[in-house]
Amino acid sequence: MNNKEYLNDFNLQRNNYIDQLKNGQNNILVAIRCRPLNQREIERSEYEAVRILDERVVVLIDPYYESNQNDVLRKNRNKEMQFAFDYAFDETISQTEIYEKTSKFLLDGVIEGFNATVFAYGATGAGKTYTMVGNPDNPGIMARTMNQLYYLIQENSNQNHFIVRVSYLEIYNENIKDLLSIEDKNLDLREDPSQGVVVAGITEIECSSTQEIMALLKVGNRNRTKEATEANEASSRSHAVLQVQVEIKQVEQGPQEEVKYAKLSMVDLAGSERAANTSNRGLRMIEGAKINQSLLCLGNCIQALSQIQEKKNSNLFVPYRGSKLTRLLKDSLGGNCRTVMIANVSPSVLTFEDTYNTLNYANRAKNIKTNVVRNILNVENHLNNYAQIIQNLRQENEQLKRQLSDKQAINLPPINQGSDYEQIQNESLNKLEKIIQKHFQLELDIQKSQQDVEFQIDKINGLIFQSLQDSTNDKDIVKDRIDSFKQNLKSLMQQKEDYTNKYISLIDKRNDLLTQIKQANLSLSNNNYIMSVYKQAQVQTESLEIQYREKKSDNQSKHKEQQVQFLQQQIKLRDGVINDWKNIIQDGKLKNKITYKNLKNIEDVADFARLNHSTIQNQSIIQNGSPVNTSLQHSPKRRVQSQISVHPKLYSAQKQKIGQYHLPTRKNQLSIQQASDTNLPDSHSVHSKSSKGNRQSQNNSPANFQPNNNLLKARQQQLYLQRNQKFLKQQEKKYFK
Ligand SMILES: Nc1ncnc2c1ncn2[C@@H]1O[C@H](COP(=O)(O)OP(=O)(O)OP(=O)(O)O)[C@@H](O)[C@H]1O
Repeated sequence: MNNKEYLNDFNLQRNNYIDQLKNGQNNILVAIRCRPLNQREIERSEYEAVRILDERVVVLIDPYYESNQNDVLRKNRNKEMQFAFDYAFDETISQTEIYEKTSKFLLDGVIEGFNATVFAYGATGAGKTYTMVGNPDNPGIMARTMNQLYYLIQENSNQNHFIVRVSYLEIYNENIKDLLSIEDKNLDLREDPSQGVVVAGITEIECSSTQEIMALLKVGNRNRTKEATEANEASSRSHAVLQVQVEIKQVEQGPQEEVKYAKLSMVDLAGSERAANTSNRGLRMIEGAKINQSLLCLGNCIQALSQIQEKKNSNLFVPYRGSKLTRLLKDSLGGNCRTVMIANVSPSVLTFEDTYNTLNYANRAKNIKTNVVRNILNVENHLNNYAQIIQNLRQENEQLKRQLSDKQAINLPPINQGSDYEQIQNESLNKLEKIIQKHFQLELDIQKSQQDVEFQIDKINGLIFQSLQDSTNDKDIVKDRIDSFKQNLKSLMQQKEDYTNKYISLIDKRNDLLTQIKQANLSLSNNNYIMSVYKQAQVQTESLEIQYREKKSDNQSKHKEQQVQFLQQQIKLRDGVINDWKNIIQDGKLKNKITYKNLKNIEDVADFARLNHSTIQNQSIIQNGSPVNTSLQHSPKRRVQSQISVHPKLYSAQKQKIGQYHLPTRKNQLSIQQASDTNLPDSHSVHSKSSKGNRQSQNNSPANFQPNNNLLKARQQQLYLQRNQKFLKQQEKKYFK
């Protein structure tokens, strides 16, 4: 086959593959995009380590191949590495072309009700945002896709009605933020039986043109978390997700109305550069670890989904819960969804490692559709991999040690005879090895203590939550118990902060270690050996962190479920109370009559408000992870609005009601006495306002009155009736008209 025939054949295969994607037989298309060298790279005379051939093959040249022949971690690499993808684009590809080749075909499925996802992957500065968002002169995939969507909607408007709703959010450090809202709060994910995964409280905007979308993107991108990195002055440190919900209804509906929904997700992922990159320090490193965790989880989900598709076994586990990103995209990956991954790389020789990692990640995604016999790579396997890596590194260490001692035995002149170069080298090596081991042991110790404290905090939060629901014990006892928990919590929070600071400063010190190694001027083999010791220790620490995060996220989901159950009970109670209340008002209006039963209902309202107060306390403690002052006197309105789903008007009405519902007051009782001309029995004599006032007045609630004659009873009823009728009328006027 000559070159031209080969190319034609390949293009044919690719078109077939895209047809299969459209038919749902395959579900992922993987493309590579290599950007041009930028001005700074050209000025620094950096050369290109990436070559693209035939819009399909990527050749990566290892610039360190010669100098690192002995590096154990590069042992299995070649100088030139080749990867093949569905598409590989060099720097000459235009924004229009890349959109047309990779994403345009998805829209036909979307208006038929199929979900679709496009995401851009790659290290910082590789061109993800340029590919997805672009700029006003050269818009990226997001705007072009929306343009085509509106075009198709117009073309199909004779058969179908379409409603398009758009939301734009970012996931930063595992927190979800609405990019279209000025409120800076974290949002929660919920699974809705009819709508699938939804972000509670997200701004959804009905859009009808590309211009509107572009305006939204502009606003959203301004709100996105950005920092300068070495490679990109305005590096996006978060995953940005533009989600478009399309509702499709037939214009001419038959007896059974058919409504289809499709979700189109376009994701500009955060940079995949290595978390342990030596120039990443402190918080940036932790941020990087979070990004890597979610990208790893995304890879695992894609892989597991492909297994399900190929083995036709829907019972296989997909680790969606491993990160917010994958939870959000749960119904936008696999299933009836078509996925396009565009892996962006820089051609610069200096970003060789990141490019290599990106190509490997993309290659893994690509293998999904061809390699049927791969194992599912879930978190557990990932941890096993770590164990294997550590084991391999240990063996290599031993081997290197042996080589060194053999070499010394053969080459070293006796100490008293020859140069002391080798002796100095040995001493430095031993010293460095001890320093590295001591450093990482310290990291491990701090990590463990930090984890212990976090588990204790979770435990205490759970106990507070339980206590708040405790209705069997005396309120004062419960309050004392909660106060002591809060005290504990406060000191644990302080400990947690101290450990976090210590951990961050230790991570910073890793750079000092690397500088020390560099400055020791070790021979090549000694340097390799010590770097291998360093990497082994680092891998061990990171694996512990992943194990812990996994365990913690499990605990958290259990805890959240408990909370949800409790809040559901409350909502039920609230609905019951609102209903009763409406009935009371209705009764008052229609029959001009209030009964004891109704008055009992008002007590329910008061109980409910008290319960809410507990919940507010509970929510504040659980959500903030630290004790806060939650007394009702301290800005209740703001807290109620932000933390509980009770309508603020209803809440303040309830609060007002508790205030009014210490019946009977001294004044009321006196007037009852005057009205009845009869002395109340001793057991009901007037109470002075004391600290026990509230409890006493509860005992005096109307249901507990025992008047000694019918006349008194009738007059009391009459008075209650008048007063409550007035009150209920006010309420009715205020909230129900
Ligand atoms: N194909 C391209 N052609 C021309 N310029 C490009 C191309 N790709 C990226 N650039 C430029 O390179 C710079 C970095 O690109 P971009 O911000 O898209 O990177 P990124 O991968 O999103 O980085 P980060 O993860 O740090 O946000 C930008 O100035 C962008 O305009």
